[in-house]
Amino acid sequence: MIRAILTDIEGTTSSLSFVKDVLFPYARRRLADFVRAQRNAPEVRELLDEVRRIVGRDLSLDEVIAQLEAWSDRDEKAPPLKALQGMIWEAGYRRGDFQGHVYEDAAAKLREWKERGLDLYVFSSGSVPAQKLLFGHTPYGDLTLLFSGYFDTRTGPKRNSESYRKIAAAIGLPPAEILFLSDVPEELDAAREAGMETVQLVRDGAPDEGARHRQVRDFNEIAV
Ligand SMILES: CSCCC(=O)C(=O)COP(=O)(O)O
Ligand SMILES: [Mg+2]
Repeated sequence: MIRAILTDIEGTTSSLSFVKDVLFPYARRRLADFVRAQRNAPEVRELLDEVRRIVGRDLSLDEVIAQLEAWSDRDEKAPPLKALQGMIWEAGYRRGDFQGHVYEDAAAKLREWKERGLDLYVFSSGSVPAQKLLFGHTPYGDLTLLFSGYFDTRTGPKRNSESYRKIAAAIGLPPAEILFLSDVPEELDAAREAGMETVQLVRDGAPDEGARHRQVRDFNEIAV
C-alpha cells in the first residue's frame, strides 16, 4: 500500500521549459556578478571552496566562475552550482520576475493526496531552498504546506539507487510504500532498484508501449 509520494520537479510537477527557458537563463546571466558581489558571504565562500574541492585545484575566483558557468551551460547538477542558482532565483521570486510553474493537474492531485493522508516529498536536482521557492510562489498559492520533506543531490545522485534507499530511511517507510514520480527513466530505474513503486510522466510525448515504467500524461492518470 502506498503511504507516501516522492516527486521530481522538472518534467513532472513543472514544465521543462520553465526550468530551461526561464530559471536557468535567469541564473546564468547573473551568476558571475552574484558570485563577485557575495564572495565574502560565509555561505557563498563555502560553496566556492566546494567548487575547488570538486575540481581538485586551488582555482582563482575567475576560474571558479568559469567552472560554474561551464557546469551551467552543460546543465551539470553540481551541488554548489545548484545552491548558487537557488540564491539567485530567490531575488527573482521576491521581485515577482517569475512565479514557480506547477501544472494545474499536479497542484490539484497533490492537494487531494495530502487530504487523503498521503505524505508528500520532493526529490529534485534543484537545491532544497530552490525547491521551496518554486512551490512557495505558484499561481495556486504556497504549496510548500503540502510537503513533509525535501531532498536534493546532497542526498545523492538521482540515478543512483542508494539515494532512494537513503530517502526511504529518512522518510521512515519501507521503499515499497513509496511511489516515485519522474519523467526520466534512469531515475525511475534507480528508485525501482531500491524497491520503490514508480510512474513515469510523459507530458510532451506519446506514451511508449515498450516503456520500463507505467506511463501517464498527467497526474490525473495516477491511481494511488
Ligand atoms: C528546484 S527548481 C529547479 C530545478 C533544477 O534546478 C533542476 O536541475 C531540475 O532538476 P529535476 O531533478 O527537478 O529534474
Ligand atoms: Mg525531471
